Amino acid sequence: MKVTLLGAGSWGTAMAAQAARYLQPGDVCLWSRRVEQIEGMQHSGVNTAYLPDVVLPKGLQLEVSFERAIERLSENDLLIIATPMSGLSETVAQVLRLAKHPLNIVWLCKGLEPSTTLLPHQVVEREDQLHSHGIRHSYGALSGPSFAQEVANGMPCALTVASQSNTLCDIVQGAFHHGNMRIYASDDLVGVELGGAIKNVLAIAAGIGDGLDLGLNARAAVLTRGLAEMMRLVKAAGGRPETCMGLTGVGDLILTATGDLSRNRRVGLALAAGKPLPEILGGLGHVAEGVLCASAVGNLAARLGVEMPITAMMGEVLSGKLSPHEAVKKLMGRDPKLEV
Ligand SMILES: NC(=O)C1=CN([C@@H]2O[C@H](COP(=O)(O)OP(=O)(O)OC[C@H]3O[C@@H](n4cnc5c(N)ncnc54)[C@H](OP(=O)(O)O)[C@@H]3O)[C@@H](O)[C@H]2O)C=CC1
Ligand SMILES: O=C(CO)COP(=O)(O)O
Repeated sequence: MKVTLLGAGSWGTAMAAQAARYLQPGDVCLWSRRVEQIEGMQHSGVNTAYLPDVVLPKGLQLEVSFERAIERLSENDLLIIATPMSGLSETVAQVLRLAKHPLNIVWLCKGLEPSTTLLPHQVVEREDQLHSHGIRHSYGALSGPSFAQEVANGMPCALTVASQSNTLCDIVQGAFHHGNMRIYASDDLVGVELGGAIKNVLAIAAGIGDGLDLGLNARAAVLTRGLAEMMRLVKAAGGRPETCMGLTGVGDLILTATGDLSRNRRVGLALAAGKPLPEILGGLGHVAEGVLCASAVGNLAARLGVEMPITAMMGEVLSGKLSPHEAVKKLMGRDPKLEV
């Protein structure tokens, strides 16, 4: 089987390394939009900008041509879009314009499209209608608790692929379910994608709480009530709330909200320390999806009539309307209610 990954950030590179360790030399291809990055990786065997401590497997093919990266794939192969949410629509559109036969297309990004509040699969469906010319591609999302650094080092990890196509799930398992990586399958795209989007916002909240030294009780409260928000929105959006109890919901929430490798948690810690958001993001060197996603989730929740107070407060803090201290005060000052 051949696999192409589009996007050579930390996650695309880590997943390319995982697949390349177990498939045949040359079967896995990693494409970056920056020629100098690919040349650097070819020269040093390391992705210096995004995963500087990890030596890439020798069999991993590094590609500068978008066309070649797509054209090498047959109908039984796998295309992974490993850009952030902000790159999903343009990348998938470019793929669909080039595709001459059905492809198996999976994305790794976690978020919503800010201008439309669409979930990743809805963005892909929109682009499919515009660019697919009658070719029926298969689509899916791959998500779950997975710091790139650990996966790149071959440490144990469990993920979930969500798709309406069992064949696509089998292909994703064939590509990645090896060694220390387990891939579970689900058909709940809405539940899986919303879990991945919301946990990033909640990780910023947990980082703020920890940065303000609010204590372990506060952290448990944020995670538990945040999970309740996630389940309410998933249900209202047509997903299954029980998906939130799995890897892509509570699993990824625990990881991201408590693990200091998380970029989103680090944004929260830095906001609590009083740093301005542009300075925090400038210093991160990576995407923190929760920053753009907080308002999008809030807008989607408002449209579906779902109450999400923690998410709403994060929207206010990230847009500069409230300080972290003021947000905590507002949350703690809410009226008593039933635990639902
Ligand atoms: N890192 C992790 O541990 C995990 C990340 N994810 C998710 O995966 C997605 C990617 O994250 P991650 O790899 O960490 O992000 P990084 O910030 O590490 O890297 C982003 C990469 O995407 C590239 N990129 C951005 N926009 C485009 C575009 N329009 N076209 C092509 N390439 C583009 C960047 O290229 P350039 O260098 O040229 O800017 C860079 O290579 C995010 O949605 C994240 O939430 C999911 C699970 C784990
Ligand atoms: O999604 C992730 C782990 O599953 C990575 O989280 P961060 O983007 O917060 O680093």
